[in-house]
Amino acid sequence: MSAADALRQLSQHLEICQVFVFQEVCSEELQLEAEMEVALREVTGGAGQVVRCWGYTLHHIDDLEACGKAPERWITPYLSFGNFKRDIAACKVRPVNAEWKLPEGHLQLTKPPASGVEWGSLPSLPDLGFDESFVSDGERSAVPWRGGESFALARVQQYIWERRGLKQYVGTTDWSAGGKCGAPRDQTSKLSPYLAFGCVSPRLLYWEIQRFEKSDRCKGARGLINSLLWRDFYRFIVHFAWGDRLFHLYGPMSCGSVPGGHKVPTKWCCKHYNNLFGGSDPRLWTWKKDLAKFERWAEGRTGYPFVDAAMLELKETGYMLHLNRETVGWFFMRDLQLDWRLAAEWFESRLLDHDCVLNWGNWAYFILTQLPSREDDRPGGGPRYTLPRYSPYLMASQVLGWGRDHDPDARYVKKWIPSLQSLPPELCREPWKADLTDATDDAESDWTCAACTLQNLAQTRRCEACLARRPCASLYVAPLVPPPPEQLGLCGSCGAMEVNGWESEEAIFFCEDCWAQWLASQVQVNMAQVTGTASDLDPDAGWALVPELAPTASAVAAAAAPDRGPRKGARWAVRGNRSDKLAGG
Ligand SMILES: Cc1cc2nc3c(=O)[nH]c(=O)nc-3n(C[C@H](O)[C@H](O)[C@H](O)COP(=O)(O)OP(=O)(O)OC[C@H]3O[C@@H](n4cnc5c(N)ncnc54)[C@H](O)[C@@H]3O)c2cc1C
Repeated sequence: MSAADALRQLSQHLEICQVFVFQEVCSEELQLEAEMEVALREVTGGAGQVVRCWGYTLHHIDDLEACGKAPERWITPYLSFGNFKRDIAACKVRPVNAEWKLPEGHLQLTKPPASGVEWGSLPSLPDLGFDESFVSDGERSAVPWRGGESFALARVQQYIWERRGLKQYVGTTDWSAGGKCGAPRDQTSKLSPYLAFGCVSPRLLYWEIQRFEKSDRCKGARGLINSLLWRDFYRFIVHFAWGDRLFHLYGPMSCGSVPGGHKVPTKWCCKHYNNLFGGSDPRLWTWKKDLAKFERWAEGRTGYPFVDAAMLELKETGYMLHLNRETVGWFFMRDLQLDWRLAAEWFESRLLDHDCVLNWGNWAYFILTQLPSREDDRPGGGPRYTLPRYSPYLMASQVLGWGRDHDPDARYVKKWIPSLQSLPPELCREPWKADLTDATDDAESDWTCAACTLQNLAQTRRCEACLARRPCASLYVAPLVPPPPEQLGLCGSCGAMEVNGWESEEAIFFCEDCWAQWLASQVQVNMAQVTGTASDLDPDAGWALVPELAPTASAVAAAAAPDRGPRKGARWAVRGNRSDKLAGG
């Protein structure tokens, strides 16, 4: 039943004069509000009033001018979180309950009539299509979630005061720092569903944190307030600047200032992406809608256990840690190269803490903006994270790295994928390395190399005598995208041993120097695939316009003069035509 219809029914029992709502900012919610307003006018003969109150945020919208400028002037589509945080520091957080002093002339709320009203009943979980175990499974779920204000306040009390959880809090901005957080450790507040549903106010949380800080100053307290500021950032920027552009394929920042957005983002906007985030132009990316790949991602069957564990947790419990949301998001966009909005929709349908602006905002600001860049396309010259130069293996290597950092003993992975229980952590993260001979599924039993008949440990991937790889019989789901190549190996060109490098498409391993030379030798071949210049880029053709193994300008330069090495720290500038650049011209 829609809110408007519910209001119509209620009006048969109650005399309705005013309806109070939290002011919404996204179009679907605004539409619901408008429908309810029409219904209210209908049942009250035009006298009824919808009173929109500002809620959900730490700072009140009316206080934003305290920083000296009208919010419309400083909350623009290109505002970064850092600048938002700096400017909003001038605005005070109101005390809790401030709005409860109703202004003069407002109607006082009366109690609902005790009898004669059919209040209906709340649907049960099975009515809504969920299993009862969806939230009651305390053992698998991050928290045994229980809805309502009392449980929300109890959680605040328990987290801040009883567990003193702020002492080890690690927030959004710090997640990707190596080794700071353990996926199975309970280092965050787990208050998001309560905040999303308004069971607890961010202001109450803020003042509780302040109270805690008086007795025990700690970095975690600042960290949690910082996380609450992210909520403000998204709600205010959607309200004042992004609007429906939040749902645009190229993101809210790349559609120019036209309401609804340009179909093709302006050159300036794309450049802005580069400047602000160091990512590449979203027009150049392939935004596929491959549903088979999407399903494997959503069902937790990508073959990358760290990704799969997180997706299974989301599916079964409706919750996922922030780091994991980032990991699976980047994997989705960069490795699977799918339209990020499919994933955001999936999150929307599963997350217990779903909040339209936070979910779509994080996808647009955190995930979309991290498109990998070609080495020379970003400030400072190097990739944002330590990707091998223009690697075709985009996130996969980082997914493995994060698994190592945040789940070193693979406890989290094993919890969600029990079939990997018996493997040591490294193989648990990369089960394709544990291919078993003779198609046996038994990870415990030893195997024998056919060439030298030596008995080897079941978990080793190469024969311990001759280093021959074991034949493949997958222990786990085959990886959906190729696993990153090994980092250490024997260079197939110069013969150097145990060196860093990458594997070519023909599976030849090259050390760094030879890789650059090999890439240079590929230029002529690959350039044949480029069909167009920067001026006639077709966004639909997307990433395919950039040849897959295109070397960066510096790789070509390094190949020409190997002793010069790559230009680290060079100032970024876009000069000339992109296809010239690809050719190293
Ligand atoms: C792709 C993606 C989608 C997301 N979708 C949602 C969503 O629908 N609803 C939601 O509440 N959070 C969302 N987040 C933000 C964040 O992951 C969750 O808020 C957090 O994991 C909730 O756990 P917690 O309560 O223990 O967080 P804590 O770390 O304890 O943070 C406290 C509160 O601060 C807020 N917060 C923390 N990080 C962020 C952030 N990056 N952006 C906005 N608010 C933040 C949340 O309300 C959170 O409850 C998303 C993040 C990503 C990367």
